[in-house]
Formats: sequence, C-alpha cells, structure tokens
Amino acid sequence: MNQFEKETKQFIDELKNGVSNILVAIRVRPLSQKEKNYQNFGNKMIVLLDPDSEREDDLLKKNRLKETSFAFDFVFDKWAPQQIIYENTTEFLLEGVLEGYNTTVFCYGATGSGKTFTMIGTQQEVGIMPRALQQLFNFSIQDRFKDTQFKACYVEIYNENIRDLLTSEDKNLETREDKNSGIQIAGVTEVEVRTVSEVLALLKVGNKNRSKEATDANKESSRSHAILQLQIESKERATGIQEQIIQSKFSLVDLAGSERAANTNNKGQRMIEGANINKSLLVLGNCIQSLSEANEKGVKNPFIPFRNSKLTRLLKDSLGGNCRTVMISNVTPAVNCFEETYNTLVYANRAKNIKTIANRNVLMAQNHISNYAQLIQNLRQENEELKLLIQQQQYNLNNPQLMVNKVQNNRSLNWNLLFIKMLKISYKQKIQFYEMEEQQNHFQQNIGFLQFQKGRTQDKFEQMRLQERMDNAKNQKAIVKRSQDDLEQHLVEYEVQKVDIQKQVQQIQDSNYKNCLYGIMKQGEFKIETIEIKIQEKKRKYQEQIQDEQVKQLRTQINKQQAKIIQGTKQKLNVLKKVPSLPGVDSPYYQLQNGQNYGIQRYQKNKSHLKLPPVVQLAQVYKSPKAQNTSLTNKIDDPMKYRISQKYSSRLNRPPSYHPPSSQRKSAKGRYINRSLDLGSGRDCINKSSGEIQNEISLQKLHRLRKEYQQQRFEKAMNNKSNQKSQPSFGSKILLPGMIHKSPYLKNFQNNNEPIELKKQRLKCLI
Ligand SMILES: Nc1ncnc2c1ncn2[C@@H]1O[C@H](COP(=O)(O)OP(=O)(O)OP(=O)(O)O)[C@@H](O)[C@H]1O
Repeated sequence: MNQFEKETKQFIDELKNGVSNILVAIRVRPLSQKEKNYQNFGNKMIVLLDPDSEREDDLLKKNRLKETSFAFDFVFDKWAPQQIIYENTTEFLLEGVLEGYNTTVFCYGATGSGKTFTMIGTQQEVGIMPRALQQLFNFSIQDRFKDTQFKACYVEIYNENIRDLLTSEDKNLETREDKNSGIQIAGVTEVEVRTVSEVLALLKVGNKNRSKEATDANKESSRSHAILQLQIESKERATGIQEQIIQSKFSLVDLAGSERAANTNNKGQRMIEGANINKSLLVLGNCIQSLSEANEKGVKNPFIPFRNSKLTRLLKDSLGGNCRTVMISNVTPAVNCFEETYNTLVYANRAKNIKTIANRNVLMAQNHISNYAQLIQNLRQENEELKLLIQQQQYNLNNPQLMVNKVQNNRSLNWNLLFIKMLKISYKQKIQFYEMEEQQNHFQQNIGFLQFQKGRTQDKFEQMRLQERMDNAKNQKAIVKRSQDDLEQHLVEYEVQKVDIQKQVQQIQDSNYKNCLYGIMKQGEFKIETIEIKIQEKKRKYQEQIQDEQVKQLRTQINKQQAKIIQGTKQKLNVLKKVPSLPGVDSPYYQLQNGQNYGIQRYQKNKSHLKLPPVVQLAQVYKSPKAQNTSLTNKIDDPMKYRISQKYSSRLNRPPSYHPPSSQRKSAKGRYINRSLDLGSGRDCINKSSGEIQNEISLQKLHRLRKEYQQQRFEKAMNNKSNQKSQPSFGSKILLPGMIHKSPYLKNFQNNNEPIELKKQRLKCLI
C-alpha cells in the first residue's frame, strides 16, 4: 500500500466516523468524436497543460510554469469503469445511510463533461444512482434494518425554480428549514418505495420530465440540476415508553453543467437557462470558497451565501452541515474545454478543504399511550393463544388415546415402510422373472436354430456336436425355467404378504380414523354441553324475566281491581250514606280493610290501658255459660252479629260490678242491645253475661238511663201503644234499621232489625 492509498484509507475511515472533509474525486471522461487529443494521467495526479503557454508570441505567459498540479482523493481516468467509480466514492457510505447519517453524492463539472453519465449512466453502463439504490435495498433486507421505510422524491432546479419531477403539475416548490430534519422541500411528491425497481421506475418518470435540450457541447444537455432524495426512517424500540426514530436523507445530485456561451453557442431560452445554471453554480462556487476559507482560517459560524440560489439552499446540509458528502468533479481532456476544466479543478480543490460533521440522526419519541394499549392487547392475545397451545400440548401428553394414536401411527409407518420394501423386492424379482423369460426364449431360439442346422447337415459328427449343444441349451433352459418357477412361487407369496400388509395398514388407518372421529365427536359433545349450559342459563334468565313481568302485570291488575273495588265501594257507600241520619245520631259508616275483609278497627286513642284486640272478630259468637240458654243467643245466627271473643287482662277481668236483672236480660231478645253507649271516659270492665265492655261510669249511667227507658216504656204502654212494634232506641236517640251507630269503644253497633235487602247489598260490596 503506497502513501496515497494509505491516506485514502485513513480519509475513508474518518468519513465513516462522521467528522471529515468532503470526499472529492475527479473523473476524466474519454474524448468524444469531436475532441482529438487526450492526456494520460496517473492514478492520483492530474496534470493540466495550458496550450497557450507554449506560444512564443505570448510574452506574459512565456516564462510561466507549464503545468498545474492538483491532488484529490481519487482521480479516475477515461478507462475507469462505472463500477470502480461507484465502489470508491459511494458504496462504503451506504450502510451509514441506514444507520442515520445524511449522505450526499453530487457531480460537478462543465457541460458535457460526463456528470449525467457518472450519476445515472446508460442502459449498458449504469451509474452511481441505480447501483447505490440497489445496494441500499439489499442492505435493508438485513434483520437490523428490517423495519426501514423509504420515501423518494425527485426534483429539478430549472431557471431557479424547484420543480417536482414526479408529477405533471408545473408548480414551483419552496424550501423549508426544519431543526430536526434539516432542509425540506415543501409540497413535494413523496412516494413510499420498497424495492429498487420502484425507485428506478420513478427515476425513469422523472428523467422524462427533466428539462434537457441539445446544445453544441452536449447532444442531450441537462438544462437543470436534478436531485433524487430518499428519506429513510426506521424505528427502534428503546426501554420504557420511548422509541428511537432513526432518520436520514440520501441525496443524489446531478448538476447541470457550467457553460460558456461561446462554447455552447446558446441563444434565446438556452442562453437564459445557461445564465441561471451559471448563476447557481457560481453561488455554489462561492459557498465552497467561503466554507473552505472559513475552514482554513478556523472561523466559527462564518457567513456562507447559501440563500443566494435554490441549489445552494438545497445543498446547505450537504456542504456545510450534518452530512457525509462526496463530490465527483467531471472534467474533459479536450483542449477547447481547458478553462472549464481548470475552473472545475480549482473549485474541487477548494471543496477538499470543506469539513462536515455528520451526526447520527436519532430522535427519541414518546410512544403514545394508545400504542401501548394496542401493544398490551396484542400481547394479551398472544398470551392467550400460547396458553391454549400449552393446554393442547398438555392434553396431548395426558391423553392416552392420542398416545395410542401416536404408537399406532408409528406402527402404521413401519408397516408402510415394510410394504415399500417388499414392493421394491417384488419389483426386482419381477424384473428377474422377465429376464429369465427372455433367457428361456433365447435358449429356445438357439435350440430351434441348432435343430435347423442339424437337419441340414449330413455330417454325423457335426450332427452329434449340434445335438450336444442342443441338449446343453435345453438343460440351461430347464435350469432357468426351474429358477423362474421358484421365483414365481416367491412372487405369489409376496403378493399374499403384500395384501396382508395392505390390510394391516388399512386397519391401522381405520382405527386412527376412528380415533380421530372419536376425538372430534368428544369435542363436539363438549361443545354441545357448554352450549346447553349456556342455553339453560339463558332460559333461566328468560323465565325470571317473564315471571317478573307477570308479577308486574298482576300487581297492576290487582291495583286496578283494588282501585275499581274502592271506587265501587265508595259509590255504594255514598248511596248508603244517603240514608238520612236522625238528629243526634252519628253518621253510619263502613270500613274496608285490606280491600276484602269487613273489619272494624278499634279506636285506641287515649285507651292504651285497654288490652283489647285491634280488630273485632266477626262471626265468632261468644256464648257465656250463663247466656247459653237465653233466647238472645239462640236467635243470633246472623254472622254479622259479633261478640268480643277475647279474654281480657286480669285487672279488667274482675267480675262486673253490675249485673242486670234476669228480667232485663230476657227482654233484650237481640232486637237491640243497649251497648251503643256513648259513655265518655271511665274505667272499662266486662259485662260477663253479655260479653260486652262496660265501664264504671257507664254502668252508673246505664242504671240511670235504664230507669228512663222503663219510664218511657211505661208511658208508651200507658198511651195504648203496646201493640206497636218497638223501635230500637237508646235514651233519646232512636236507631233505625240498617243503621250503624259509632261508639268510641265498640266501633260499630248494628241494629239487628236491618232489612235483608240492605244486608245483602252491604255484603255484596264486601266481596
Ligand atoms: N466516462 C465516460 N465514458 C464514456 N462516455 C462518456 C463518459 N463520460 C461522458 N461520456 C459521454 O459524454 C457525453 C456527455 O456526457 P453527459 O451527458 O453525462 O455530460 P453532462 O456533464 O451531464 O452534460 P450536461 O451538463 O450538459 O448535462 C455523453 O454522450 C456521454 O455518453
């Protein structure tokens, strides 16, 4: 390795590490038909000869040095094939592109110097672009770059306008500068690409749209700067909820050539194009010069006129920023292009000094919580699937049936192998058999031939010899025949065995099939069972719902019924209430309890010392031993007549202090009972003979009233009204039939002489 090569290697290592100068290579193209002379250069050295320096008449240049030497990272002569150019300038940077380093490869040079040839190439000799793309996609297949995304855009700068080459729309695009992603073209068509052929297709489309015209210098001169840019992005999961996003840009730039109007003979539109091209290239040159000077002088944050042209704005990162950059300067050895070549070399020489600092573009992004929810969901699902798999495996291990299946499968396999072996043997033997058949035929023919010869010859000796040969052949044929018979026997045996094996295999297969069916059946049964359980559960729920509904309906029905009954009762009571009450008699009333029972709630207010039951029982007639024989009790057969059937507390259970005379008791006869007394307050006691409540005050009062009553009766009798039917009365109050008198102690008191019709009506409304 010579010194130059060592330096180159060192330089490439630096470039790979990120901090390095721009790699500058010179490519000299072969002379075209028009160009006559060419010079041969060394591998690293380019020598530029000034043809004018030899002129005798040019006194100024007479004593000047005839040659100027420049040293670059690489100089490729006209023989250098595309592959070598690619390998030495671009290939080694591609891995870095996928690792997050911005990379730019661009060609610079005069018109017709071979820039497009170097970058794009021809069908036969493909240039750097297709080769690099191919390599890039080859790398991306590797596991570590598996999830990389590529987006491609292809633009041109024509007459200081950025145009999208991937659309037919003719609109001018603008550049934007982003802190993270650097210079971006706003509104450019970005196409996601996955294969090299997709990018090449885009390249083809773009090249068609690119502005090209024929000039004197180049039959297919590019009239614009073309930039193919790949945006590369890949995500790497870091720990926690952060995610690493690796981004990079790979730019491949084919510049339009700097040109001299004199050389190209351009006029009109071509001239304007040329001027614009020159302008942008001039700015590029200025930028290169400023950067180079700043680098040499060590100026920090120098002013670089990047904004002076669209081209330099787009190449800002590539020239002075976060990028690994390769500049290939194309020159032509033609004498008439001396000045362009000289300029190119001077520019290239300056560009050598430009240093770029390429950093790996890694962004840390917070993963959105929803992504994690999705991730968790996926993992859970996966977990469930794995659990199922494990269960299945466990089941297989534990299931003897499956083990049997396995054994049987093995057996079946063995039988199959045996069967195949036998088939092979039988085929071999069959072949032997046919061979023997052929041998016998051969012997037979031989015998026939010998027979024929023997018949023809007269020579006895010869006949004997032939006979001997015939016998020999016959013997041999017999031997073959015998072994053929043996073989046939074997084959028959084999056939029998084969059939047996086939049967066995069939049986095993059948049993396997049965087992398989059994398994399926069991699974089906299990499924049916679970479904049945589910159905039962649903049925139960459904029935519960129905019952709830029925209960609801019943409740509403009952409520309606009750409301109806109450309404009806109210109406009837209203009718009953219409019964005119006499002066001094409380209004009659009925009380409904629980919607059905005719009960009388005892009024207990301020009577808590009374241990009376709250409800007076109906139809239970209490017969005191003394009253058993009275006509009163005998006559009480109406269930509506009531007595208090309860025993009372010991304090109140003392013998009543008042016993009405038996004559009085007899006279009661059940027509009316003097119990509806409004006695006011006083201690209650029981009249045991009648079973009614009385109190001390009431008894005194009763005694007094009784006297009044007797007096009244007496007066009535005296007035000859003894035949008239007695009206129930109490003191001055007269009770009418069907009238219920309200008492504070006994809620209701009813006249026994209530007419039957009224009674019926009252009972009806209680049903
Ligand atoms: N190394 C080379 N070997 C063979 N032919 C070449 C080489 N370089 C260039 N050429 C030929 O020279 C001609 C001009 O080349 P090319 O179009 O690439 O120049 P250019 O610099 O792109 O010109 P412009 O700036 O006008 O577009 C083409 O016909 C091309 O085939």
